[in-house]
Amino acid sequence: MGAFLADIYPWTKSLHIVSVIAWMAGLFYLPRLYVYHVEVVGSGNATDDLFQTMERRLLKAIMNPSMISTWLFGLLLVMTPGLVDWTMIWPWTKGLSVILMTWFHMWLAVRRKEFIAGTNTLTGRRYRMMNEFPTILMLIIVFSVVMKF
Ligand code: HEM
Repeated sequence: MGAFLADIYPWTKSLHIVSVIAWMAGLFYLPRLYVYHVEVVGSGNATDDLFQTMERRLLKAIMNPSMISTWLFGLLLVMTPGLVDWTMIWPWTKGLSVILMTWFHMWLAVRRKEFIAGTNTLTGRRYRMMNEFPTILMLIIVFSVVMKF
């Protein structure tokens, strides 16, 4: 198993990075949609329906599959011999950050349910602030995995 994972390492890493790009695109864009949804669109009109459709498709067609494939290929990389040294700091900073990134994904999914029910209480400013969260995590993750401190 170890030898096989080492053989396919370039494939696993390429697919991991492609998945990460798709996931991050959604994690940056969905809160922006929420900002416009709150500040410009409101609820109970035709544009509200249009935004709900865009938000549903972004989450279900792009973000959920790409989160799953990021985790899948990431865990295959963890199992590949010689890549992760658990006595170093970087696997722990990266691990904590990807768990928080996954929490943020779930948080966005719950907010979407509130838009559907018309019960959203968060302001556009709050969504703008939450938009910074994946940026900070992305910086920690990339520096962890590339600098390997
Ligand atoms: C979701 C769970 C994740 C797991 C289990 C995971 C695990 C890993 C592992 C073990 C490596 C191999 C490191 C090496 O080749 O030495 C790797 C590479 C990489 N990961 Fe992740 N990762 C995850 C999510 C992410 C996320 C969310 C990002 C970006 C925001 C990311 C960005 C990268 C990059 C850019 C590389 C290539 C680094 C290099 O080759 O120097 N990963 N990942």
